[in-house]
Amino acid sequence: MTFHQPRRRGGPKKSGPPRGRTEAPRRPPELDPARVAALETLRAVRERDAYANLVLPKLLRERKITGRDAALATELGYGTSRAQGLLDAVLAACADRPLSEVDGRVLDVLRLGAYQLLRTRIPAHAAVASSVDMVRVEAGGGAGGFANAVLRKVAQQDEQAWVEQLAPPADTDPIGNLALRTAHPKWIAQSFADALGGARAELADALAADDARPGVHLLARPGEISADELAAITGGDVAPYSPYGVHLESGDPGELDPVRQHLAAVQDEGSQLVAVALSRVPLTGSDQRWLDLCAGPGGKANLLGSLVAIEGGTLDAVEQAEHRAKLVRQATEGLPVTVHVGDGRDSGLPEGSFDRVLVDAPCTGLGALRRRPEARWRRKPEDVGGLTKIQRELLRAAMTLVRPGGVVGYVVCSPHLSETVGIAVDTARRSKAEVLDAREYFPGVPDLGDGPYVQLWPHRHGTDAMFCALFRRPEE
Ligand SMILES: C[S@@+](CC[C@H](N)C(=O)[O-])C[C@H]1O[C@@H](n2cnc3c(N)ncnc32)[C@H](O)[C@@H]1O
Repeated sequence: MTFHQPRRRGGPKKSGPPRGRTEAPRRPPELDPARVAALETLRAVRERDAYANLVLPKLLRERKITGRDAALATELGYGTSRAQGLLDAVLAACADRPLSEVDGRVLDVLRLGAYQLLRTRIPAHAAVASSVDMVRVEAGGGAGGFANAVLRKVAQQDEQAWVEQLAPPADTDPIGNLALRTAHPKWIAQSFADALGGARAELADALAADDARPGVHLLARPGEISADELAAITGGDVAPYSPYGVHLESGDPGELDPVRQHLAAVQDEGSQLVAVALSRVPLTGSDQRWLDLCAGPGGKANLLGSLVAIEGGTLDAVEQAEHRAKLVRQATEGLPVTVHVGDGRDSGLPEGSFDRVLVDAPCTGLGALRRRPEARWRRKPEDVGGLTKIQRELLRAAMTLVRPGGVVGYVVCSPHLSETVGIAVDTARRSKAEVLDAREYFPGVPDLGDGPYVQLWPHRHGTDAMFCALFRRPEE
């Protein structure tokens, strides 16, 4: 059974509200469309490895869920996904069996219920009763009784008290403590700490920024519309750092006329900044052939293609996955961009022939966790090794494709040192490339550290945590 058409049952609710919290409702609340959409999102993420930020908006559109209901579904669906590790720790403390023995469909509801109890102002009785109803519809009365018992225990204290009870002690395990507090896996909190160099207060800010709802960032396509014009049309604000950026508080950017007309696109300001930095490095000699070696789905190819078009040049864009190459073609329509489907490590493109090369390598994506609710629980530390191998190989290929005197930008959306400084230092050592001080090409952006690499951060810059290293191939 799905939750599309919830069964309604009459009669008084057998189980009362959590003691000491609120008044008893007369009858169980109906399964409202917002909670159902949030729950189905959780299930799609768990069962199909789906992406919450693709599933939920589609459900809302299909079911015509708008306004306050859409906001509630988004808060519950994304919030529960983000907080999963913390919620599971609390649920495990309240259940009479290991969570691994709980039916996945029931666990989804328990997580949704626990999220409402701990991280929203939804009254406890509504959170518990609606969850129990959902479990009964899905898994029967026995499971409903189990859910009721577990969630009543969850409701006995607030998030803060649960964290005090369950988190490792801050004095002996400060990272573990902070990780549970901010609902991050410890290895990710540790990787942030490593990248920040051990400043504990800043680590808390960095982890907290991952939970803040990100605004919408737009790219005003160079040569098509200015950031000022785009801001005026959309009611947004000109971005603080990117000359092509506009920020909106919220909303569906797909509904905006400039986006529909292909004058603007959705792109995080950090992504804009790293692409623009590559374009800003001065070159002697030709500057007509640019290359994007990992182009899908085409955000930076769109920006670089627009910039090189103004100079009368061209961009080659390589993407391994056919379906993502198609997205690059769509994103760069009308621009002097040639899309190649293939492996950037062995592209067959002529060596030593490109003036600027971008390697926006596949990575853990730990720098964009705020935009991908479930990603922090899906990613595993063992993913890093395989990714760094590909990153190193792609960057090595870029060093042969760029012409002598040309420039290569290495970019990842991650602050993990193995993917960032580790790759950059290793490449500099092996390739004899000149390492440029990337900070020079981020004018006006504060708090960029000691260089020569640039690491952007949500809590410092309001951008995704993009990393950028710039290299110049020596003249021969
Ligand atoms: C971080 S994303 C690039 C994002 C893109 N530059 C943008 O701004 O929209 C990395 C891309 O590299 C692609 N990729 C992975 N391995 C590759 C390889 N060996 N050669 C080329 N592309 C690869 C992935 O399919 C993915 O689309």
